[in-house]
Amino acid sequence: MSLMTFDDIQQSTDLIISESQIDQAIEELAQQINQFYAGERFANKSVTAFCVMNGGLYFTGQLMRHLKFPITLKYLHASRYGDSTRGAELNWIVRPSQEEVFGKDIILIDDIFDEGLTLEAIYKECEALKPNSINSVVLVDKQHHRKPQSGFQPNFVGLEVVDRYIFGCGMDYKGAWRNLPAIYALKE
Ligand SMILES: O=P(O)(O)OC[C@H]1O[C@H](OP(=O)(O)OP(=O)(O)O)[C@H](O)[C@@H]1O
Ligand code: HPA
Repeated sequence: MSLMTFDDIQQSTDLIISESQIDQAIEELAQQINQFYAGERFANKSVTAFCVMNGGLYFTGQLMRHLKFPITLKYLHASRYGDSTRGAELNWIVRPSQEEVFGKDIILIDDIFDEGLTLEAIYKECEALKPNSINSVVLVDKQHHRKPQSGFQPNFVGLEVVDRYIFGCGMDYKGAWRNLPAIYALKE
């Protein structure tokens, strides 16, 4: 299918997670994260949140509205899908710097944990730069058995999703429609 119109989306795709379900999941997730960072060890410190571009942009914005501790916002960019629906080798576009990570409390924010290779690689890259602490959070975790063999998992997950190519809420279909406030999949 070529690029879809908004009408195509209403008619030819399946709604997987509605806008209200997403809003509720983000609020619940924020409560868990707020609780974690309310601990004494984070008192009087700012947490460095890395938005994983591009997919993490929408979720980072939505999540941050509900976080009740000081955040220093940064971004990094690693990509392995491009405009495709299949993942390939990870391509680093913007790496985190030592100055941004060393000794800092880091939270990585991304849209989807699919095969997990992207977030695992980003986590390792940050870990090597010796942060004080590091957590990762994703809006959705796709349910299948193609996850990293290492057992790596995100620390906080908003929602589980079916094993289909999905888009909306930061996730693209052929590079577009990251702006949709709900999550959709092509009809099978
Ligand atoms: O768990 P994985 O199978 O590794 O896939 C998840 C990653 O794939 C997407 O990024 P993408 O490579 O599409 O880059 P983009 O966000 O710049 O489009 C998404 O935003 C995650 O970062
Ligand atoms: O299902 C997906 N949709 C959009 N982007 C993605 N990146 C990994 N998996 C997906």
